[in-house]
Amino acid sequence: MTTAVATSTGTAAVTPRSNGPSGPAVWVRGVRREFAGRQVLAGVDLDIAAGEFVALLGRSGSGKSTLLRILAGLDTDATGKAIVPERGAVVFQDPRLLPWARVLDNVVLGLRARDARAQATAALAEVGLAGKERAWPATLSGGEAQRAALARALVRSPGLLLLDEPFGALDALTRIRMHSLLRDLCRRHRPAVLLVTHDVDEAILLADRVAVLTDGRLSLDEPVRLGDVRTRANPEFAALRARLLAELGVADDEAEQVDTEQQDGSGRGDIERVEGR
Ligand SMILES: Nc1ncnc2c1ncn2[C@@H]1O[C@H](COP(=O)(O)OP(=O)(O)OP(=O)(O)O)[C@@H](O)[C@H]1O
Repeated sequence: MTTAVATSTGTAAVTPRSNGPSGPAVWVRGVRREFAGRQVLAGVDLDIAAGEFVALLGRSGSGKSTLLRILAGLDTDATGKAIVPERGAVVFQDPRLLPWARVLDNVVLGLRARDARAQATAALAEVGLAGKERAWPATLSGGEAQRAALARALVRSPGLLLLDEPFGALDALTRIRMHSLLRDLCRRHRPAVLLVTHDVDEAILLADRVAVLTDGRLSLDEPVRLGDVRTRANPEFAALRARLLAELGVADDEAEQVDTEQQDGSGRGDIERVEGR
């Protein structure tokens, strides 16, 4: 998928993209989008290198999903310039599995390779769903359904994985498992990733870089320097977390409240399911 977003002068902007290993997977300059006269994106610049994992944070309504949809080619009314790789794949918060198709058929759908079913079976095994090939989507837990959505994305060997709050609807324990799965999958497949999330901890634990969208632009864009210790115990974790929360306009006492709610589950409603894995 190569997305060329129209420039402000109305001409398509196709900028040649380097296909070398160090070429960017995403190259965005001056992207703007308004809805009914309200400027949601007001000139976003963003680069994502091949194989790089970028998390995008921002207050509710700041335009994170809008930017992701533009990169996915799902919103073609923006202006500015955006170049993305040949193959992009999107995973949303809602797994969007077709209810009338079995899990394997959901993953196979649209694949043209002769061994598509074998590839889909392997992808399901990779996300921990071996044995669920013939299951109906309605019989899957929330975490399992999201694993199937990840398999459907990865089987297409995307150069760019666009993740829009993929774990937002999952309970805390399933979310931890999904973080670990996503880390493993990224290590093996090395796609560039743009992860839209509300969860500051998730962003720091998973990403190589974290960006914050404020008033239609990236107000902060910094590398995550946690080295090999990707845990909350790393002092760098707390320092970056504090910077990000400040950028998001969350005061320290409010952040503590969020921590407490996440630990006792009171901020997320019932913990319904834990995957059997
Ligand atoms: N198709 C649309 N028509 C009109 N307004 C829209 C449309 N899509 C998005 N918006 C508006 O654009 C703004 C940004 O929406 P967007 O979904 O990108 O924000 P977000 O940062 O992803 O929010 P959240 O974190 O709450 O999901 C919101 O005010 C939203 O109402």
